[in-house]
Amino acid sequence: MAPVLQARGITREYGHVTALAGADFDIEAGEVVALIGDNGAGKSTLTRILSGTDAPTSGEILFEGEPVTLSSPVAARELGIETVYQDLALAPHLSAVQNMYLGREIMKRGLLGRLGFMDRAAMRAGSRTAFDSLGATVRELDGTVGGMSGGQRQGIAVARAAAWASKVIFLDEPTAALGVVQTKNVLDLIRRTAANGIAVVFISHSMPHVIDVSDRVQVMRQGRRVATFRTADTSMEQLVGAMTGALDGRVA
Ligand SMILES: Nc1ncnc2c1ncn2[C@@H]1O[C@H](COP(=O)(O)OP(=O)(O)OP(=O)(O)O)[C@@H](O)[C@H]1O
Repeated sequence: MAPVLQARGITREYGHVTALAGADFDIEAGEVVALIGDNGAGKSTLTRILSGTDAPTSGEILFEGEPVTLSSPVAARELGIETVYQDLALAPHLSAVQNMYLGREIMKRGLLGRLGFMDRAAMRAGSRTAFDSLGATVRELDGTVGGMSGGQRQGIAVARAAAWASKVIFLDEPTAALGVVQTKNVLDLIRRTAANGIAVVFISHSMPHVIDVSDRVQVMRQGRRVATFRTADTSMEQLVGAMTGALDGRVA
């Protein structure tokens, strides 16, 4: 079976800075792949490119085995690829429900089949279902997101992406700002999302979380993938060794 998403030889130059120097990546449906690497290794740049926010200088992207051009975030979303960035990109002046459905509002049919009003009840119900599946840290659906805690905002952003992603979801440091209970909820949601056949890319500096939740780990260093490990066969020392260059990589 072809990987649901694959990158081959991706380069990205910003002026004189080489952010990616021939990076490869692959993930299969229903798999959790952790993407790790030291600061500046190229994880965020690769994520932006694979979610249509940035364009590669060269290289190839394959979706379900076919070459694609991800010319915009909308183009990626239409393929079923959703991304949660570290800054979350929520609208702080809107509520949890409004953020959940931003740009995808459910409309009621109006007269003569025209689109009528927004279906607030349907959007509330859909949001409640999505948040409950995360472990219900969002108690107040109508308060503005700007007034919520970092953990609650993270929950909304992850639940939104998980609700809309049909193929691949990128989570950039989703547990970085969270307490113990909320971290557990996010890791559980990642497992549930993968069990539904969706590929989850988990970017993290937390080796315990990586080992806890991933099936495979792909290690980046200086803009390239330098090693791939099956998590079950790997120790934390091996991961850190591959990240820092102290160990040779081995491809699982
Ligand atoms: N827009 C940009 N303009 C110039 N340089 C950039 C840009 N984006 C990334 N870079 C550079 O590319 C390299 C890779 O950065 P990137 O943010 O992808 O790494 P990362 O692995 O996500 O790091 P971190 O773990 O610190 O988030 C770094 O040297 C960074 O400074």
